[in-house]
Amino acid sequence: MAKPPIPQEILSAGAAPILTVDMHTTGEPTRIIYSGFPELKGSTLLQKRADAEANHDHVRGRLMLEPRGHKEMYGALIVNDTDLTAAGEADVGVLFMHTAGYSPMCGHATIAVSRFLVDFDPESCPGLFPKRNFQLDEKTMTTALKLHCPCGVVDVTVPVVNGPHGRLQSDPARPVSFINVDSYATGIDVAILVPEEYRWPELDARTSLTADFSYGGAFYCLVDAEQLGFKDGLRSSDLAALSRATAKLRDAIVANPQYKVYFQHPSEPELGYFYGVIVRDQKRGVPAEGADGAEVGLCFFGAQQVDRSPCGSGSAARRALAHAKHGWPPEKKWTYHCFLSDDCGGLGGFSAHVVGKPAEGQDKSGRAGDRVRVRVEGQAFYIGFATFFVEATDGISASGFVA
Ligand SMILES: O=C(O)[C@H]1NCC[C@@H]1O
Repeated sequence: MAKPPIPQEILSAGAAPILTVDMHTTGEPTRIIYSGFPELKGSTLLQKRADAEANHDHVRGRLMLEPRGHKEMYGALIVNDTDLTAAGEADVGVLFMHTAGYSPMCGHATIAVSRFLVDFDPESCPGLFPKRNFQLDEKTMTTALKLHCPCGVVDVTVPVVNGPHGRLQSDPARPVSFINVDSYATGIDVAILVPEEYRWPELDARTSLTADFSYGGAFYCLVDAEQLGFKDGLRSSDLAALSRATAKLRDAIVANPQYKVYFQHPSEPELGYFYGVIVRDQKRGVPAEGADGAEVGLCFFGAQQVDRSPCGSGSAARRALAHAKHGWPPEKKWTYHCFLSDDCGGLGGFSAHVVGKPAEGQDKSGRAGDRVRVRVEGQAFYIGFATFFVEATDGISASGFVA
């Protein structure tokens, strides 16, 4: 491969270079950071996340925001050592980041990162994922990975082919799937009051609406487009108006202490926060092969970032909600679409079904009845790789910015 077209003295003059591989999952980017991020302090993954937030947030900004990223950028930092890798419960850890902070869970990035963890060349990435030791399931031509995400351990299955050099390679033609942490509805048909200062034009004269809340590694409010006042359902031409409406709804929810109960984490207080609003259109969507039905949704998360993908953690949250609200049988497989996958005739939708209840004794939340483990599947593709650096005299780009 050609050497970088920039003199070494420029490359090495500023902060240490950061190496990434970029992928997309149904259009949603994942910038996978595999080298050069500052060493994180702490023995648990959540302590490392807190250290990244407190002491290295400018590096997140540098990689997510302009001029190296954009306002809808998303990233994943590979963390070799966590409390659960040390305990033998996980193979490797990951921290998920977006333009405004860190995520507790991310399905689209899990799908992308897992392919990369199977594929990377150890010679080009010294020190990365030392516990890598994939076993091939020859019958299904898949390999398994236990990924320690901030919300817990996610069991990933990556389809593989036998690559050259005697190594397994991920198979881009088949979907990656993951069994999420326990997912469960936290509020069904909740009447949400919308005080005057939080109303948006499409709500008309209404002062409240009905929505559900569910957890899929992150806490979501799930609301039909019609409930928000979008009578024709979800349309991409309404994106700006949908963003305004969901921002107001989020603010109305977060401002009212009576709704806090819907986004309280049973064991980790720092994961108990409101993450996003998913607007649903349950009348549209092409089911993927083998699925029983489909719907379209649009996820606004963080500081109103728009998920281009169908949202993996949100798909688990929605499938768990259908289990609790409508009593869907576990094997009922549903395809969750975003605008892109719906526009592409169904290409790239995420399909989800329930694979079981949590094992007895693992229930820390006291909600065993409705808690389920959801398997979500989707596809991610490589789009490039990069070496990012900051010149010593560059006073503008070190922390990134939003124009
Ligand atoms: O797929 C997911 O779960 C995510 N995508 C961006 C927002 C969520 O974290």
